[in-house]
This record gives sequence, structure tokens and C-alpha cells, in this order.
Amino acid sequence: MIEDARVLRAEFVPHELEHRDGEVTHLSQVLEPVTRGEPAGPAIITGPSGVGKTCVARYTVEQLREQHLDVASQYVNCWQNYSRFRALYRVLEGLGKTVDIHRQSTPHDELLERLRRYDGPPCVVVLDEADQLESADVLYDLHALSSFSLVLIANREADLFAGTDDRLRSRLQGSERIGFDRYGIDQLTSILQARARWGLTEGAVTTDQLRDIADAAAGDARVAISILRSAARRAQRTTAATITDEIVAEAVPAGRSAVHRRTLDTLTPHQRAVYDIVADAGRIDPSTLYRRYREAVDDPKTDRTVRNYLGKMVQYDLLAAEGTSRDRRYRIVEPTAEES
Ligand SMILES: Nc1ncnc2c1ncn2[C@@H]1O[C@H](COP(=O)(O)OP(=O)(O)OP(=O)(O)O)[C@@H](O)[C@H]1O
Repeated sequence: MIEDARVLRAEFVPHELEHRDGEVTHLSQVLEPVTRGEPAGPAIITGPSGVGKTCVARYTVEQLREQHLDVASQYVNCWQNYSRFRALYRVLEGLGKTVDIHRQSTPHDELLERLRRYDGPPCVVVLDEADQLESADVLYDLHALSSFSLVLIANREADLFAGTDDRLRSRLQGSERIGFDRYGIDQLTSILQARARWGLTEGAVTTDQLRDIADAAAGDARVAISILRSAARRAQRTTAATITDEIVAEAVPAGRSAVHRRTLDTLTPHQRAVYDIVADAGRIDPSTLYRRYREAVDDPKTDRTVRNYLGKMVQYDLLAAEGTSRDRRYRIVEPTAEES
């Protein structure tokens, strides 16, 4: 059944992208100056979860590097590397410049100095989930260095700019924007068809079944691929030669739950504390939530940061926001809620 499990994993970057030619071309054009040794960008990529922002950025940068030897790149997931130190460290790590840097003790200045001294080929830095950076200092740091060209990925531009001062905002104002929309059913179906072709035995799944999966995924390719993966694994376990309609029906909630679990695992300890408070409360308004959060954790983050966390968790379907901004309430979203 499963011939190549890698292509069904969330982090897999395919050699061919479906339906994003316009976005790939746009980003390639923005980054084109680096092929002449000149600084490019910044580019700001926005859109909801699972619309291909990460894979388009990685794919485009990879293509650029295949065509031009003299381009370096580094990908930083700012959700995992949310502090200034960790984000800068990751950039240096990609350039092989972290020798003698001690993760705990080396001050930012030392990292910045090494970045300043970097004299290799122009480097494209993709800051994914850039709205999760604790402070905008990293954007200042890298934007100020001509060897580094930035590609910033966030769900919404407003979240990226929240908390940045006018100076940085006006600098980034000239960035090229590339907005991504949710996929339609036909588009998701063809993304799934390609995965089935690469990863499953021939005839393992029908086009109608892939359409059902695409429909259930509501425009989110991550969820769609997760459902297909779950279906293929179930079929493999039962030693069925093909994926049956019953297996697809079971795989829909299972695939959604898997994405939900993985997203929960991504939360930082402070984000998790916020999530748990919402879960305990059932429904909760932002000020009560913030008060409880402050009581629950050491060294609490600011109110604005917690609002940013809430926005992110809503984007990722972990939380739902109800009411208007004046009488807002948050509640958790159960992964299989749409099934009922
Ligand atoms: N156009 C596409 N062609 C092929 N595969 C795609 C395409 N778009 C998305 N995918 C696949 O769907 C999954 C989700 O895509 P990706 O991670 O790029 O989305 P995203 O918009 O960055 O979401 P998030 O905000 O959650 O990080 C990945 O496994 C990716 O390989």
C-alpha cells in the first residue's frame, strides 16, 4: 500500500508544486537580485494554515540555489526559535558559523558580530511563523545587513507588525506582499493525486475518494495529506489491497486529530498554559484569561503577547473566538467537532 512514506509527511517538500506557479514566480522575481550578488526583498508571505506558504518558500529558494551556485539560504521556524538569540543562532548555524558559541552564555552582540562579518554568498533567510518572534529585534538585525535577504511568513501581516515600532514598519513597508488563498476542492484533489502517485501502490485510492478527502479538509493541504496518510496506514494495517470508503470515513476524524495533536505539541510552554486555562474554563473572556495566566506561570508575558498567542491558536483551529471584540470569549476546538 505505502511505497514511500516520506511523501505523506507534513514536512515533505515536493519536487513539483501544484497550483502555485504565480506565487513561485512572484517570489523568484523578488529574490532575483541575490543571483547578481545584490540584496533582495524583503518578501512577506501571508495566508491561513495549510495553503502552501512554507513549501512555496522552501521550493523557490531551493530552485534558486540549484540554478545559482552562489546563493546561500537558511530556514528558521520562529515558532520553535522564538527568542532573538535562538533565531540568530539558527541563521549562523546554517552558515556553519556557530563554532565556540555557547547557547546559554554568548551574548547577542557576539552573534550579530559574526553575522556582520559573514562574507559568503548572499543568503536568503526564510523566517517562517515570523509573527511568533518574541520581539522584532531579529527583523531589525537581519534587515540591516546587506548580505541577508528576508522572506517573512505569517498568517496575517497585522500580527507580524504588532509591537514593531514605526521605524521598522516603515522599512518593511516597501516589502513585496504575496498573499495565499485557501485551496479549492479541485486543487486539493490534484495535490493529493500527486502524493498518491508518488507514495502509494497504483490504484490504491480512487479520485472520488481523494475528492471526499479534499472536501473534508476545507482548503487546508496539511489536513488533506494527514487524512490520506491515516487512510493509507489503516488500509495497510488491515492488509486491504485498496483504500475503502469506510476507511476514508474513519480517516477523516483521525487525520484531523493528528494535525490537531501535532499543533498542540508545537505550543511553547506559555502558549500551552494559555490553552489549558481556556480548556479548564470552557469559555473565557480575555481579561479573566490573562489574570489567570499571570497567576499560573512564572515570568508571565505581556498582555499583547498573550493576545498574539490567542490569535495564532485561532488561526490553527486550536481555539475559537466568539462574539465581537467587546464581548469576546474563547473556547477550545475539539478536533472532531465538525463530525457531529
Ligand atoms: N501547491 C502544493 N503542491 C504540493 N504540495 C503542497 C502544496 N501546498 C501545500 N502542500 C503540502 O501541504 C502541506 C502544508 O503546506 P505548508 O506547510 O506549506 O502550508 P503553510 O501555508 O505553510 O501552513 P502553516 O501556516 O500551517 O505552516 C505540506 O506538506 C506541503 O508539502
